[in-house]
Amino acid sequence: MLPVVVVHGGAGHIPKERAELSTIGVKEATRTGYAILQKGGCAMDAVVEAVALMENNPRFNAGRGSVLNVKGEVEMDAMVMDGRTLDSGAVSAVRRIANPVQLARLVMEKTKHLCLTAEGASKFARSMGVPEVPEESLITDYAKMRWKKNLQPDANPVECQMGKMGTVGAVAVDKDGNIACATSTGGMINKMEGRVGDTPCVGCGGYADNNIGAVSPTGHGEAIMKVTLSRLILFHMEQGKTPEEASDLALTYMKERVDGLGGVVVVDPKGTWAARFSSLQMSWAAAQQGELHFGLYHGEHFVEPVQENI
Ligand SMILES: NC(=O)C[C@H](N)C(=O)O
Repeated sequence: MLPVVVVHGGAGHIPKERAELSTIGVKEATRTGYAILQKGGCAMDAVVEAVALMENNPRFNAGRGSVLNVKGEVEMDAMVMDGRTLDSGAVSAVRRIANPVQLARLVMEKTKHLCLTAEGASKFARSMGVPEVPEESLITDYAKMRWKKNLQPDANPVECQMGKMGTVGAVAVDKDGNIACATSTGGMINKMEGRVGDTPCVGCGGYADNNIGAVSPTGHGEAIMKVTLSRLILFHMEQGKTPEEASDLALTYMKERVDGLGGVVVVDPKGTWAARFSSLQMSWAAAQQGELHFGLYHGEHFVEPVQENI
C-alpha cells in the first residue's frame, strides 16, 4: 500500500471551463509527488513539490492565481507538517512570493517558530535568499474579474467563494511510513487585509502524525477553524474510524454545526486514503501501487496507470 500521495485542488463549484484544467493540474501534481516517493524520496518532499507545482499553475487559488483581498492585493497562507516529529512551519498573509509552501518549509527547518506572518515572513524570505516576485506576476485576469465583481454593493464574497474555491493541498506516506501534509492558498475572495484563514493554523489547515495519519483540507476557512477540521478527522481515526468515515463525520459536523462546506484529502499510516467533500465538487487525485485515481464530482472515481515518464 505504500507509498501513496493524495492531492486536492480545492473544494467548491468549479466552473465547467476550468474543471478539466483543474483535474489535469491535480493529476500532474500527484504524478510529480508519486515519482519522488517511488525514487525513495520522503513524504515531505513529495507534498511540497506537489503543492509548489499547483502554486505555479494559475488555475488554482494559491501562488499565481490566488484570489485578491479587498484592496485587490495578493496575501497568501501556507503550511507544512512532518508526521515524524510533529514539526510544522507556516506563513500567513505573505506577499510577493511565488511558492509560499517552500517558505513554510523553511520556517519549519530554519527557525524555532511555527508561523511567520506578513512583513516578518517577507524579511525571513529575503534572509533565506528566496526571490521576491512582482505582485502583478501572481495576479491573473480571472482573479481581477472576480475581485471587481465582489466589490459591487450586492455581492456576496463568501457565497461566491463557496462557489469557486481552489486552495491546494497534499498528504503522503513514504515507503518508510513517514507521513506529511502541505496546504497553500490565496484565502477567501475579497477578504479583509490581514485576514488569516485556516491554512497556516496547525490542526485546522492541516495535520500530520506518523501514528495516526494526515489531513489537508479546503473550504470556508473560518468554519474549518471553528471545528479544527484536520485534527477532528484524526481524532475520529484514533477512535477507530477509517479515513473515509472520519472525513464524512467531521465534514457533516462542520456543515451542521457551523454551516461550513469543504473537502479533505486524508491518509493513514498503512496507506489507506480518502478524498471527501461536502461542497458540490473537489478536484482530487491519488497515486498508489502504480495507479492514478482521480475525480471531481461526488461518486466519481476514475483509475488509470500512473505514467512515470514525467
Ligand atoms: N479555498 C479555500 O480552501 C480557502 C481557505 N480554506 C481559506 O479560508 O483561506
